[in-house]
Amino acid sequence: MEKGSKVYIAGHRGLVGSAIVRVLKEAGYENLLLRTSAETDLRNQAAVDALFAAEKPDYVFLAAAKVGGIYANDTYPADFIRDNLQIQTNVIDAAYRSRTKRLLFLGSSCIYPKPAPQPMPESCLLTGELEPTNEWYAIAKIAGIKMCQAYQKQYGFDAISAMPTNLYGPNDNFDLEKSHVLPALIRKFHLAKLAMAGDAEGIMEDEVRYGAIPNDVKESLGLNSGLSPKVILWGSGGPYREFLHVDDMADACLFLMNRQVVPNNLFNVGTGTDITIRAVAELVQKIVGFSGEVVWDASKPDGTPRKLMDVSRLHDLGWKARISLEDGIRAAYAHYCDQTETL
Ligand SMILES: NC(=O)C1=CN([C@@H]2O[C@H](COP(=O)(O)OP(=O)(O)OC[C@H]3O[C@@H](n4cnc5c(N)ncnc54)[C@H](OP(=O)(O)O)[C@@H]3O)[C@@H](O)[C@H]2O)C=CC1
Ligand SMILES: C[C@H]1O[C@H](OP(=O)(O)OP(=O)(O)OC[C@H]2O[C@@H](n3cnc4c(=O)[nH]c(N)nc43)[C@H](O)[C@@H]2O)[C@@H](O)[C@@H](O)C1=O
Repeated sequence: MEKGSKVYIAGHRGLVGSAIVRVLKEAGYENLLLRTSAETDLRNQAAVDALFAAEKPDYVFLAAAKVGGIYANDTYPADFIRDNLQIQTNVIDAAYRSRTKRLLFLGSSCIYPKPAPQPMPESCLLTGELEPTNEWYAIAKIAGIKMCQAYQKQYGFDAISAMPTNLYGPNDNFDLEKSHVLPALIRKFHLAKLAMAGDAEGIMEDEVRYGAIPNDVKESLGLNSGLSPKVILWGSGGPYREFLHVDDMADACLFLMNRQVVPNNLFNVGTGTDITIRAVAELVQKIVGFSGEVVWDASKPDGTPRKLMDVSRLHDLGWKARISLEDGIRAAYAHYCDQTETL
């Protein structure tokens, strides 16, 4: 990408989009096209066509999507499949028609079959059954990859796809029903620490900044009963997950946008190492500094037992993740606390 190119970051206020904006600005890209969902609802084909016809961006990072953790995916399957199919179909097609030079589509590691070999290479796409808690979202993401490949095959459109593993970092979603596990761990342990210290004002500030605390979490914190606070986590703690700091993800996106990638157009993005949910919970608990009880709620789903990415394709091109899990969580927690202190 030339420094003066017009670069559209779809989803620029989200976890990934905001990190891409930071990385682009640091690298000297200033001609950025940014639109909120209120300004341009990407599910609306006419609005997307109008935006592309007027702006004709040279490059597109497609980081706008309907996103959520295991509970949201399992509870709102129609919303996840519909919104994602609409957003990606509209944006990929409009980008092709307005002669965008390259588009990077973001998928997810959940596109791979539940029984995939570990680590999972890009070649295991469409070789088996999907994990039921997120198959609707996964099907939309698979359609996005295939749409990029089809537009490349039929029209020669340079559309490539990156499949991130589980991400975390600044501007994450901390809604305790809809979030992914890492932001949930940070918030649950932080609230429990405040409850243990009797810091009612801190809990109120947190609620103002990060949204209402669900009743079951309030109960576990003993806010009304005076009982000692407990952190309730979901499932067995046994599944493995691979976590990548979003600054590394954004760095990988810029790397892919600027590399000659032919003949491949699908790239796993991760660290290549994973950890059990129980172990990552212990790590977050240590970093936040909560010394009370942790309870595992077996009525909640575990999801897929393991989804470790094979990242050799990206390593072979010359990119590797740099931020360790412990450093990344420390930074994410510091950012989380800064956001409430500025209230
Ligand atoms: N977070 C994770 O752990 C992972 C994320 N990914 C993928 O990375 C990408 C980015 O995810 P992430 O940053 O976490 O998501 P976020 O939920 O943090 O952000 C999503 C962004 O999409 C925008 N958006 C949603 N719906 C619309 C719409 N109808 N019209 C316009 N914009 C819309 C939102 O815009 P606004 O703020 O203006 O409303 C928001 O900025 C997604 O493709 C996701 O599937 C993949 C694997 C893991
Ligand atoms: C990135 C990926 O993210 C989603 O898949 P997921 O990895 O299963 O999602 P998750 O981060 O929400 O959970 C990971 C694990 O953690 C456990 N867990 C414990 N306690 C909490 C908890 O408090 N909250 C949450 N959310 N999970 C918890 C939880 O039970 C599960 O075992 C996809 O739907 C899809 O969006 C996708 O592509």
